[in-house]
Amino acid sequence: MLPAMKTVEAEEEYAEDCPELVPIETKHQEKEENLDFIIKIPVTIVTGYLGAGKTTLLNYILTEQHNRKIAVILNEFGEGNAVEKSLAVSQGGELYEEWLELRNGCLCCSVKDNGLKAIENLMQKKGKFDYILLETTGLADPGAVASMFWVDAELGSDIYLDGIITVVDSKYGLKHLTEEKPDGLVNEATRQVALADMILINKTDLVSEEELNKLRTTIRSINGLGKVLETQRSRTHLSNILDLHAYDTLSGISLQKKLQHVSTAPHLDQNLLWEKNVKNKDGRCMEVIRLKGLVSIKDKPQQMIVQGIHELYELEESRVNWKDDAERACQLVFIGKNLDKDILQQLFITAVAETKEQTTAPGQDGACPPH
Ligand SMILES: Nc1nc2c(ncn2[C@@H]2O[C@H](COP(=O)(O)OP(=O)(O)OP(=O)(O)O)[C@@H](O)[C@H]2O)c(=O)[nH]1
Ligand SMILES: [Zn+2]
Repeated sequence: MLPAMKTVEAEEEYAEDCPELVPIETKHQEKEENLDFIIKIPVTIVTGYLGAGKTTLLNYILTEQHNRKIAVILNEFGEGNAVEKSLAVSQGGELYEEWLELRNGCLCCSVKDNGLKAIENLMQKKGKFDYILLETTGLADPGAVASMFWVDAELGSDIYLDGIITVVDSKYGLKHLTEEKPDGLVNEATRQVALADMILINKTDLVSEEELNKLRTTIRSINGLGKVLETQRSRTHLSNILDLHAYDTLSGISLQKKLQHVSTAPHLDQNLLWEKNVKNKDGRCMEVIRLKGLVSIKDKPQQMIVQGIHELYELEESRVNWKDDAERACQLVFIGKNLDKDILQQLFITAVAETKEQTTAPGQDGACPPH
C-alpha cells in the first residue's frame, strides 16, 4: 500500500566528492604508480534513448569481476538523487552510494562544464583509475559530449575517448528511430545510433524475430560502421564494450569525421508517451516518456523502484531499506511534455487512496459490512 505522495524537496544529498572507486588491490602499486604518468585513461560514453538499458549496463560492468578500477559518472534527471542512488551498485555486498550525478539537464548542454569538472575532480581527488564510464541522459547528443574532450586541452592529455556505446531498446527503438522531427532535425535516437562504435540492441526478450529484423535493418541503414550486438539486461562480454580504441590514430576513424556526416541538430524537445488521456490545465495532453521513482510499499522494508518506459512498467526491490525512523516518502520523476506536477501528484494520491479504499472496503478484508 502506498502512503500518500509527499513532495520531497531535493537536498544536496551527495557530497561534492567523486564516486567511490571499485576497490581492487593492485600488487605492484609502486611500479604501477611510475607508469601512471604515461598511461592515459580511456573514457567510454554510454548513451541511448530514455529507458534503453544504460544504467543496467553500468551496473553490470561494475559488478562483473574484471580487476579494473572503474569510475562511473551518471547524468540523470531528477530533483533528488534518491532514485539513481537506490540503483547503486553493490559489489560483494558493499553499496556504492557515491554516484556522482550531474543535475539539471543533459551533459551535452547545460551542464557541460560540470561534466569536465566531474572528470577533472575524479582525476585529482581519487588518484588514478583504469577507466571512466560516462552515462548520458536518454535525450543527450553523444556527439556534443564526445567533442567535449577536445574542448579542454589539459584534460585531453590525461584521458582519451575510447568509444561510444549506444544501447537501443528493442521494443521502442524502431519508433524512436523513425520519429519525424520538425523541419528535418535528426532526432536524438538516430544521432545516438549514428555516432555509435558499438550498438547493443537490448531487451530482445520483448520482441519477435521479425520486429528484431526490422530494427537491425534500420540500425544498419543509419550506422554501417559500428558493431551491433543483441542483449538482454545489457549483458555482453566486457571485451565487447571496453578498450575499443575506436578513435586511436591507428583506427583512423576520427570522431570529427563521424560528427560531420551526422548533421548537427540541437536536440530536444521531449516527446512523450503514455496513454495520452490526461490533460494539463491548458487542456493539452500530458505525455510521459520516462518515469523513474522510489515508492514505499506497506510492510516492505525495501525502497521499491518503479520504472516506466512508454506503457511498460516495472516495480523492483532496491537494495536500500527505508530507515526505521525516517518518514517514508514516495518520489517520482517524470520526463515528458505538457506535464503538470499538481495534476500528476493528485492522480497519484487518488490512485493510492482508491487502492486503499478497495482493500479496506467492508467485506474485503473479512471485516463485517456496516450495519
Ligand atoms: N524486459 C527487459 N527489461 C530490461 C532489460 N534491460 C533493462 N530493462 C529494464 O528497463 C528499465 C530501464 O532500464 P535502465 O537501465 O534504467 O535504462 P536507462 O537507459 O538507464 O534509462 P534512463 O537513464 O532513464 O534513460 C529498467 O526497469 C530495467 O530493469 C531487458 O533486456 N529486458
Ligand atoms: Zn539510466
